[in-house]
Formats: sequence, C-alpha cells, structure tokens
Amino acid sequence: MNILVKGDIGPMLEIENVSHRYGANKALERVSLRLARGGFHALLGPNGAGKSTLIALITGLLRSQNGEIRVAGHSLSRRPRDVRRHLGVVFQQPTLDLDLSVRQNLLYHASLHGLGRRQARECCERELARQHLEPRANDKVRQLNGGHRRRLEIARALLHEPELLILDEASVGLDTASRQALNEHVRTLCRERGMSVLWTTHLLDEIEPQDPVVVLCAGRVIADSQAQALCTHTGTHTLHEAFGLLTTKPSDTVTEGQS
Ligand SMILES: Nc1ncnc2c1ncn2[C@@H]1O[C@H](COP(=O)(O)OP(=O)(O)OP(=O)(O)O)[C@@H](O)[C@H]1O
Repeated sequence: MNILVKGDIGPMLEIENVSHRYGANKALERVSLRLARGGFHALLGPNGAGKSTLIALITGLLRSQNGEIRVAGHSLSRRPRDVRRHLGVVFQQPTLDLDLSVRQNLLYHASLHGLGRRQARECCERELARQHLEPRANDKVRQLNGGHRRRLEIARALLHEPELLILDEASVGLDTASRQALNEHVRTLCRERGMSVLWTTHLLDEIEPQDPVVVLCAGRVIADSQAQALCTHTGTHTLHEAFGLLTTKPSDTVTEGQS
C-alpha cells in the first residue's frame, strides 16, 4: 500500500502511530499505514478490529488521542479544513433524509458545504449523472432500494470533488447482486476520476487479487500488502484461507515484498 507511482507528490493518506482507547478498551494500537494516490485500496478486518474507529479518527468524528493523520499532505490536527476539502465519506450508518427527494438530499448537503444556489445545482446534476441516478432525482429516498441509496450517499460524498473517498462497510445490508454492483461501480468511479478509494469491509469476496490491502485485527495492522501476496505469505490458496490464518494466529506484520 505504500508504493508510490512515479510523478506522485506524496501519499494520499498517511497514518502514523495512531492509537485509540474507549476508556479501558484499547481499540487501536500504534496503527501506521500509507495509501498511494489513486486506485482502490481495501481495509479489511473482522468485527471489532477497529476499522470504524480508524475512519472516525480520519474524518474527525473522534478526536485523535495520539499519532498523526495526514490527507494529501495536510495534517488533520493542524489543517482540518484542508483535510475535509480532500475527503469524501460514506459512513456505515446511512444518514439520508428518507422523506426528501434524491435531488433535495443533495441540494441540502451542498448548502452545508457553503455552495451558492447555482453552483449547488450544477454539482448535484453532475453527480446525479455520474451515479446514474437522474431518472430517480425526484423520487423520495424512501422509494429507493438499498443499492441506489448507497449510490446517493456516494453522490453526496463527491459533491465537493474530493480526491479521497472512504466507504465504511458500504455494502452491508445489500443482497449479493447489489453488493457486487456497488463494488464495481466504485471501482469504475475510481478509474474514471483518478480518485483514491479506501473501501473497508469484512467481506472478502469484495477484494480482487491485485488490490492493495491493509488488514486490521484487534486494533493492530497485521498485514499491509497486495491481496494475492497474503496467500503467498501464508501458503494458502484463497484470500479467505489467508485471512483466517492471519486473524486467528497473528504473527509478524505481513508487508509488501514479503513472501
Ligand atoms: N463507542 C464505543 N465505546 C466503547 N467501545 C467501543 C466503542 N466503539 C467501538 N468500541 C470497541 O472498539 C473496538 C473496535 O470497534 P470498531 O467498531 O472500530 O471495529 P470495526 O472493525 O469497525 O467492527 P465492525 O466491523 O463490527 O463495525 C471494539 O472492541 C469495539 O467494541
């Protein structure tokens, strides 16, 4: 995950030695990772691994207790506004207003971003088109299926055209076909817009062999490598087997280049 493509001016996301406690409960322990600019990256971990806590820290929902988080080179503690400008987030729990239309939800959010009326309209129409939601623009969110609601949340997260999109277990609650369609949709967006995506999940069928993955387990990074390298390292044939081994018997961290 820390391989930089020639010409890059630095990583998209850097996390250095971040720990977090909820009272006596240690949720994250000296977590460090780097995401190169552009491309689809996965953050994997079983339930309770600390994925949502890490995302809450990156997005500023939780206050960082120690360590350093930088987005596009901007320090979250020193330049939170610059960080927010570069960041779009789809949280695990949907936060759409079900009784407003698709377009109204977007316009409301655009106004929260401080966009003027005209610019807000333009941004909304652009995202409705990109997420293939134009035909549903006047429908109430309540009328949409789960997959379309998630697309609307992605549209909302991209209104200000961030370079990094974080999705926290975005496919939870969707049926298999909708999960697959959402995953493919995000990968296409990523390719077409040159964005960086951090996709968190505990569902391994959403990961492709060439994806860079970070695996969190019990609050620690236990692997940071390409998905297929995890199989090579653990001597397994599938990512399911590799993940099972790594998360039940965590040893040294698996990093890029190990096999
Ligand atoms: N508000 C909280 N108060 C106390 N403990 C918490 C709180 N939120 C999370 N935890 C604990 O912190 C640890 C990490 O939880 P977190 O939700 O970040 O993991 P996760 O990988 O996102 O799990 P899931 O996939 O189930 O959402 C767990 O032990 C969890 O019980």
